[in-house]
Amino acid sequence: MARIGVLGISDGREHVHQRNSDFIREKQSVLVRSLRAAGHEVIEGGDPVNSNIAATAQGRRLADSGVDVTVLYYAVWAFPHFTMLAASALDTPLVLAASTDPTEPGLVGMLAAGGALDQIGRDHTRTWGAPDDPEPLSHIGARATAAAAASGLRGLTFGRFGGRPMGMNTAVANTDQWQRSFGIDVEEIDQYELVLRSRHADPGEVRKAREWFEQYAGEVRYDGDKLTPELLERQIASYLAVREIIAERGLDFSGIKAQPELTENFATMDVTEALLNDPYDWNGPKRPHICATEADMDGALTMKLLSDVAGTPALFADVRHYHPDRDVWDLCNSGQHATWFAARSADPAENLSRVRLCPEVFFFPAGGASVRHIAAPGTMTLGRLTRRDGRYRMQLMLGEFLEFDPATTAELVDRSTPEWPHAFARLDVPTETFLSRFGANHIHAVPGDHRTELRAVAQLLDLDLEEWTR
Ligand SMILES: C[C@H](O)[C@@H](O)[C@@H](O)C(=O)CO
Repeated sequence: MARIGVLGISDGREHVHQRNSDFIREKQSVLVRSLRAAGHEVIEGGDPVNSNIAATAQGRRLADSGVDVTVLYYAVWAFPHFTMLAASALDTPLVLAASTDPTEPGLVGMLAAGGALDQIGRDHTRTWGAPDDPEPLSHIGARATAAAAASGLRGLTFGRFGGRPMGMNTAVANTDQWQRSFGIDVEEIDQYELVLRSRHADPGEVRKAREWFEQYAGEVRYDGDKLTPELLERQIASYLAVREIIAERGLDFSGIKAQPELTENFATMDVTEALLNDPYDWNGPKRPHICATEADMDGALTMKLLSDVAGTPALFADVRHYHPDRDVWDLCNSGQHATWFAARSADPAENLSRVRLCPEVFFFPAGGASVRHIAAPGTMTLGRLTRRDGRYRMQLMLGEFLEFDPATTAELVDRSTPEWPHAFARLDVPTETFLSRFGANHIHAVPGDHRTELRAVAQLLDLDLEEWTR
């Protein structure tokens, strides 16, 4: 939940302030109530600011309370230097919000303060309307969500299990750049640690998890070779091992290389990664732990931001195929999709009933289960942080996940790899543009349209924004 600071700015003439302060308080309390009703935590600076001393003191107080964004509120004509002093005490993003009640010159106050901020190059956004109008509320909410996601990266630790998989440069980022641009530290973990610890996983828990899959999954397709109860248990034990390492080293999100060492000699990490990304496991609800397969650093970073903005798990997929006859992309990957995407239900049984655990295919001699399902339909926000010549850019678009009748679905999955999870997507971008310019093999998605928040994230993190539409 984002934390929003609100500072009402007033007039420096005592008699005007006396006359107007109730008016400001009234408008501001409607704004604060409406923001709280929309699910945000709101902290008010105090009485409307009518002096330089109050401006600095209230700015400092809000800064100390750790707000993600500060709203400077103009219900009346307000002395602009109060805004400047408060702003200088605050390093949060600023939103200037004006009341459009024409009985008082609130808009004038906002424009004067905004101009002064422009003159010193202090970024801010502006919004206006009645304090309970949907437009200012959604503007402030989106900025707050974006600011919380962007600043929430600072101080995080990414756990990198393994390293660059199969020569995939797009999966590897510069750790100095991550530290400088996002404030994220990268902890390197040898995959051997995962193997070693999986051997000591609690056998009772591992059995319980296997039985949970056997009871709730649409199918567990044991074949006596690539998928046996023992191999499935090894994948579950790997999940427990990673959980243990996450807790021990304080990892906030992670990536697992897997290919080729684990997939040739141990087991695929598909079940492990799906369980990490899911909002539940066999013991009930839990927080998703963002984990990217192929230790894809920028993939994991994108998933973290998408997930924080949307409040849901994030999808990881290969851009596998485009069906021109249907204008549909097959977003597919060996098994990384969280099972939640199958029905996007809070009830794991509903999602798992659409999941088939299939024996792994020829790429992965060590075997294990792939987590096969078709992502549920709906509007999605898709994209990825990619790099061009050392600079980060956010490549962003809207799309629609589609559902086909069973015969068409079978025909489509059979044309790529039927054992793997698929999301059939119509992307709001010309194929030519996407294939010529998308900067990676992996794409990520969350349900809903979160482009407003993500545009703000790009601005706050100084990412170039490359947004596509048809
Ligand atoms: C089977 C291959 O090794 C896959 O892992 C490959 O297609 C990828 O997923 C690349 O992102």
